[in-house]
Amino acid sequence: MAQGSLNKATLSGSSTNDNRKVDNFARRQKLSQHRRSLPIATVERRLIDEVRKNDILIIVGETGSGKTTQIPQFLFNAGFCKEGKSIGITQPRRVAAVTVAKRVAEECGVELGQRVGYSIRFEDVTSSSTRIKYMTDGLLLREALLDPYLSRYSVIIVDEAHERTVQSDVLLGLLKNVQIARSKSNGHLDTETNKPKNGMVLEKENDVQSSIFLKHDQGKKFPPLKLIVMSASLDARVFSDYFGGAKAVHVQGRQFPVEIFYTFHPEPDYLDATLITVFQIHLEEALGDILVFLTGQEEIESVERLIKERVLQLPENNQRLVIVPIFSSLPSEQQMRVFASTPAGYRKVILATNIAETSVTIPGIKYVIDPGLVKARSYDPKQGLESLTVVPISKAQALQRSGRAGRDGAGKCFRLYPESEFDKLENSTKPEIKRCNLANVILQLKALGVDDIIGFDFIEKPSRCFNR
Ligand SMILES: Nc1ncnc2c1ncn2[C@@H]1O[C@H](COP(=O)(O)OP(=O)(O)OP(=O)(O)O)[C@@H](O)[C@H]1O
Repeated sequence: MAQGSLNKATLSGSSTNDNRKVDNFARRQKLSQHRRSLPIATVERRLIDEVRKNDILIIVGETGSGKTTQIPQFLFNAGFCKEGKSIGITQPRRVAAVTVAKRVAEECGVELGQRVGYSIRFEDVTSSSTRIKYMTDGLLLREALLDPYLSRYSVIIVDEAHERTVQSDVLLGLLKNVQIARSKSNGHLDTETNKPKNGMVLEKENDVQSSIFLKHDQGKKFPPLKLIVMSASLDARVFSDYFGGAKAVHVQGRQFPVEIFYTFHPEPDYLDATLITVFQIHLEEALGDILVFLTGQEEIESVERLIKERVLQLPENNQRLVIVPIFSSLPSEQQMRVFASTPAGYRKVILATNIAETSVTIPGIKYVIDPGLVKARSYDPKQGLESLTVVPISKAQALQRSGRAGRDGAGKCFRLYPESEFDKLENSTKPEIKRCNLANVILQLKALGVDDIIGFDFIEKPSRCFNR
C-alpha cells in the first residue's frame, strides 16, 4: 500500500516535472521566435560590424524595435564580454532597469543576477558572473567614483539619451573622458592626428589634454571602451557633433502599428477629457489595457477616485475595470503591480506619470491616452527658487508615449489635443541642465575629480547665471 502510493506520488511528481519542462521549452521557443521577429534582428551583423569599427556609435531605432533588450545580447554573443568584461546599459529610471533586466534574463534562459542583472540604488541584483548589467545612469556615476576608468566594462550603452536628464548629461561628459583616457593608456590614441584610432575626432592636442580630468594611472593599460548612445527619438546630429562626428545608424521598422488620434479642438479641461476617453475606450473598443499619462501623484489619485465612482454607474457587466497607479514615490512593490496580468474579462487602466514613458514594456497595453503635459523642473536664478511646473511635452516625448502601445499587438494612441498643437511642440525636451539649480551637479563633478566645472565638456553648457 505504502509502496503503491509512493509510486503514484513519484509518477505524478515526474509527470508534473515533465509538464513543467514542456512548458518551459514552449516558452523558450516562443521567446526565441519573438526575438527573431524584431526589426533589430535583421541588422544584428551590421550593428556588430559598426560597433567593431567605431568606438562611439549613435543608434536611433523606433520604439519597440528591440534596441534595449537585444543589442546587449548581440554584443555578448559577438564576444564583447571576453576576459570577464561586462556590458553596462544605463536607463534614466529604476523601473526600466529592473523590468528590462528581468526580460533579458528570461530571453537568455538564465537566472536573474547571474549572466544578466541589474543595479539600482539600494538594490544590487548582480554577481561576479554578470556580463549584461542594466542600471540607472546615477548608479554608473557612483561606480565611477570608485572605479574612475570604469574598468570592468568593455561597452557602455546610454539608453534613452533623448531625455537629457542632468545625470545623463554628466554621464556623457564623463564617458567621453574615460574613453579618451583609456585610449591614451594603451596607445589607442593617435597622437599625430589626435584621434582615438577609430572614433571621435579632437581638433587640437590641447583639447585632448584639457578635456581629460582623469589622473593617469601610472603605467596601467586599459582596453578601449566602446560607447553606444541610443533612443527612438534623439537628435542624432547633436550627439554626433558632441562626439566629434560620431557615426549614427538608423534602424527602421516596428513590430506592430500604432494608430494616432487627435482631438478636433483644444480641450478646456484635460482631466475631464481623459475620463471621457477612458470610458469611451472601455465601452466601445476591443478588450486591451489602457495607459494614461498624467502629471503627478495628486492628479493620478483624483482621476483614480473619479473612475472608481463613475464605473459604478455603468451596468454591472461593464464594471470590470482594474485601476493601477504608478508614480515615482510609490514603493517599488506597488509600482510592479502595473506589470501583473489583468484578470480574464477585465480591462486594466494604468495611471502613470512619465515614469512609464520610456523603455518599459507593459504587456497587454493596447491603448495610450496622452493629454500632452508633463511636470518639469524649472529654476529661477534671480530668486534662487526651483519649482515643478506643468508644461507641454516635446514631440520626442509624444513619440515615446505612443510607443508604449504596439508592443505585443497593434495599438491606438489618443492625443488629447489637435494635430496643429502637436506641430507646435518642441522637437526635443529642453535639457534638464538648462533649467535646474546646479548645486548638486557641481558637487557631483567635484566628487568625480573635476576641478574646472566651467570647462567641463557638457553636451550643452548650463547657463552661466545658474552657476552662481
Ligand atoms: N518585459 C517585457 N514583457 C513582454 N515583452 C517585452 C518585454 N520587454 C520587451 N518586450 C518585447 O520586446 C520588444 C522590444 O523591446 P525593447 O525594449 O528592446 O525595444 P526598444 O526598441 O528598446 O523600445 P523603446 O525605444 O520603446 O525602449 C517589445 O516591443 C516587446 O514586444
